[in-house]
This record gives sequence, structure tokens and C-alpha cells, in this order.
Amino acid sequence: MTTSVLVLNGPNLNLLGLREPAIYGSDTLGDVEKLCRATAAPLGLDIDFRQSNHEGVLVDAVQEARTAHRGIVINPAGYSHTSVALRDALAAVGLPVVEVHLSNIHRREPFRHHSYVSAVADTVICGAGAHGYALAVTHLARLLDHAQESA
Ligand SMILES: O=C(O)[C@]1(O)C[C@H](CCCOc2ccccc2)[C@@H](O)[C@H](O)C1
Repeated sequence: MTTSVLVLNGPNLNLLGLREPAIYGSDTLGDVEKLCRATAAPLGLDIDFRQSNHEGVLVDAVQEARTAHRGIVINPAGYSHTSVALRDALAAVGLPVVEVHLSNIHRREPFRHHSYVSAVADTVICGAGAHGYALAVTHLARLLDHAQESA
């Protein structure tokens, strides 16, 4: 049975590669999607790759993942620092969660140092650029394998 995971991207990540390359790199979100799929395939994972600028759409995607997917990789983007609703949705669905940030949020403006999502994530990866997504997919596969072993 193929294992499906959700890779969810928050607001403004659709601008990736087009603006602020010094901070977020020159890869586009499409490049990141390709990297996620190339990483996932040999691990037996299918990817549902999404991006939204709307908090409620992201909450709906997390809720849908409860029955549609086995785990979540999420870059909540700006909602990392503001959204109790997104944090609560992730806590509610009870799936393994890997939070990823392209930049090292702890070396940026103070308002970016706290993420509500981190408190409900199994793992947080930040500062590795687009490679962080490959790390996140790989680590989520390990978390799921471990879950299978203990099941
Ligand atoms: O480093 C990350 O991945 C962030 O999640 C990116 C967010 C920003 C999303 C991308 O925004 C862009 C804005 C302009 C050009 C390209 C991307 C930022 O608000 C977080 O603090 C850290």
C-alpha cells in the first residue's frame, strides 16, 4: 500500500525564487515540489504538494490529511508566528508533523523566532534552504517506518 504524505506551504511561498533570493534562495516552489517528489519516490511515499495564502484553506488541508495522508511536512510561512488555528488543527489530526523553514528563523527578526507550530511538530528543520524539504520528507519516512515497526 502506498503511503501518502501532505507537503503544505503557507502564504507567499508561491513567490519563491522570484523575490528575496538572498533570503529564500533561487529555487521556485515548483523546484521544491520536484525535489520532494524525487526524494519521496524511492522511499515509497506519494506526495500531495499544496500551497495557499489563506489560513482557513491551510486549516482545511490539515483536517483533510487526517483521513487522506499518513504524515505532514509543513512550511507555515508567516502563519508560523501568528496562527493558533493552524497549530490547533495540526494537534487535532494527530499525524506525524515535520515543520520546515527555508531560512534560519532564529537568526532573523525577533518576531520570527517563535513558531506556534513547533510546539506540535515532531521535528523542526530550518536554515537548510530547499534541501530542508528533502530532509523533512526523508525524516517523515523514518517517523512512519518507526510507527509501522511499533504498530
Ligand atoms: O524561512 C521560511 O521558510 C519562512 O517560513 C518563510 C516565510 C515567508 C514565506 C515566503 O515569502 C516570500 C516573500 C517574498 C519572496 C519570496 C518568498 C517567513 O514569513 C517565515 O518567517 C520563514
